Amino acid sequence: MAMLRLENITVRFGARPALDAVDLTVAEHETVCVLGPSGSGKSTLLRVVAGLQSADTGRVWLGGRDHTRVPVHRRGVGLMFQDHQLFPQRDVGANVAFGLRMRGTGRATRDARVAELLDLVGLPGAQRRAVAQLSGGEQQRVALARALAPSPSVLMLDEPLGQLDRGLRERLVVELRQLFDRLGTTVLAVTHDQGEAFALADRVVVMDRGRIAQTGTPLEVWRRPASEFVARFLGFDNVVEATVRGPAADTPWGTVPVPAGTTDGPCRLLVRPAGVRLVPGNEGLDCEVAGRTFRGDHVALILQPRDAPRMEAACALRDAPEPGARVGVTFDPDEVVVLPATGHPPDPPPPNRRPAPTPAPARPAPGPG
Ligand SMILES: Nc1ncnc2c1ncn2[C@@H]1O[C@H](COP(=O)(O)OP(=O)(O)OP(=O)(O)O)[C@@H](O)[C@H]1O
Repeated sequence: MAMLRLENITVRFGARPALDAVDLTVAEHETVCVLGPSGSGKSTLLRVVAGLQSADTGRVWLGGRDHTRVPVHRRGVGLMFQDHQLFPQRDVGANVAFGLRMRGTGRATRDARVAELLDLVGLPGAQRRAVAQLSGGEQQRVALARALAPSPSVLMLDEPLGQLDRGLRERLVVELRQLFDRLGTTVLAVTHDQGEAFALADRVVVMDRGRIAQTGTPLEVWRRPASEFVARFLGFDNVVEATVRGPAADTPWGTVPVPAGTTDGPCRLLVRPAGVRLVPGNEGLDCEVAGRTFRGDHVALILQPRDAPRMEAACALRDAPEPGARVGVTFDPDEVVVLPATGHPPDPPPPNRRPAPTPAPARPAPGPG
């Protein structure tokens, strides 16, 4: 059953819509993460669902009922924002009880629910603690308990872990996922961090200038980005112009094998860094190692062919050649994705024959889970 359905939602602040005819369905018990660059409309989407922003056109359905004109406090949705927005002068218990008090829930029921929620988020017995004395991670848990306390039909999270440091975020995201699975909560979350979205979501929605560019499971979006925009947003920059002819494509990097069944004709071609294979220098495409970045479990190499755009290769630590070395490159068709030819930004300018001394800044490319 669809717990939340957005139908043809458009929101305009000026000439350009912040949301442009958006359709989105979130099933009961599903966790959907909305991803996208700054200004793509993520927060506006959440605000429309919460009733904090009215839409110029379209309808919002919650639990099968039209909520388009229902005011914020009657929508039954829970909200948790990046900065937690806890009341600093109240203790933890009073913060968690806030939504229940607003609803007029009796004291005994309230106290029991607060205790239950604090247990759930891993802060048992913290009712009397002062909010100001909690760590960032603890405050995040209190904010979560507060949002969950009134049993919202949909829990909405806006950059829920945005201000926490990386290690804590990675831990909390796993805890959140387990908690939502256990509670069967329906969740709509917004984040700009792919790693977070991929770890949390059953389904991700990638937004581009007020429109949905792609929706799918984290693995689907990761394996098959639908457009160059999505590919680049995920951190894949090995994209070139190509023309497919049978089992391979002509590209500035020479002939690149494509997956079986690819239609002939012009396209854009993505080769994931894992599909750029190093071979001895006298084989394949001749490249110079222009830079390398240590990425924990592998090394990202920036490779500069003679007259073609640079590319990134993922290489095992022990096999990583030194900057300045000459290597040959071949391509693995399993890591090649054919993207539509239209709607892409222009190619970067042709490279100098001599590679630049430092690599292009590398963006993180998280795995799907
Ligand atoms: N109240 C407002 N008045 C005018 N323009 C707005 C308002 N709220 C949002 N916008 C514009 O709408 C567009 C989408 O904004 P929104 O905050 O939804 O994006 P976002 O994807 O959440 O961005 P970020 O990741 O930076 O928070 C932006 O161009 C923004 O400037």
